[in-house]
Amino acid sequence: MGVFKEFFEELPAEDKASLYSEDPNKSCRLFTSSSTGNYEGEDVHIWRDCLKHPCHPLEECKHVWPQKPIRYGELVGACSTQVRELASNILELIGEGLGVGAGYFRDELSQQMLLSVNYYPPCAEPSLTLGLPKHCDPNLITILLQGDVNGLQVFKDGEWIGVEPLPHALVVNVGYQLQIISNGKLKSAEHRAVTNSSEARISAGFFVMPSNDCLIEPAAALINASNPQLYKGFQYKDFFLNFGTKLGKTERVLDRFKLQARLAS
Ligand SMILES: O=C(O)CCC(=O)C(=O)O
Ligand SMILES: [Fe+2]
Repeated sequence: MGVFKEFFEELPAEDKASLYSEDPNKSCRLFTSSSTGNYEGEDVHIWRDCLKHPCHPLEECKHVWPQKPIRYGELVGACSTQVRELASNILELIGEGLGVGAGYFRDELSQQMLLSVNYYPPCAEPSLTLGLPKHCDPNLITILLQGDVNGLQVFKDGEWIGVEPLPHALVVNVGYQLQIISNGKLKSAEHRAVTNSSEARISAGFFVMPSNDCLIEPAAALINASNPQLYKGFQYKDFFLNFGTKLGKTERVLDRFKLQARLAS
């Protein structure tokens, strides 16, 4: 996490300026929450800077990463490799646990990995802002390093519960794709990040996701007479486009992909 702190807090603005972009299609970009284009219309203002770039396969994406701090490539490269291995192991166990086979999520279903580093500066009025609004992650599975400052909350049984940072612990989030492929057996958890007035918070999410053209559908082995198919098949890129238009409306994100609206949640 030290190298991310150095990036956001110590790197001169001119070194960061070349990475700044409001174009979501740019592969490595730094952006800020005030660039949503709807500042006046927002119910709550978002208080976050974010650095995003792909981080797998390393050799194919490292050249777009920030060149400074000087050890960024080395440290983030080593971390990405380890997180990738951890995510693969977890996915193998989930495959076994679901009964679809340990190798089910290999290849296309987990081909991409994106790193999203969030920087939440101290906020003088935390009650008027959020670091990130309520959402579920759009991808397959997320491995989150949340540093040592409180801020992550999960929505459970109608209330927000703080996810306390534990030293050396990682947060593992089930994304919408895992919910769909498991035909609703695994549920993606609604979560958000709140701000605080005393110290900056940094979190780094590694988002394992399918290739853009990958066909996503509930695993055939999980569908039978008592477990009817809840979601239809689609290409991952179509889901992602739809997700972008439904930000903040978690209850609506899956609507287009449900087969039996009454049963699926
Ligand atoms: O900052 C956090 O702890 C949460 C980040 C998050 O949910 C995300 O990047 O999707
Ligand atoms: Fe998230």
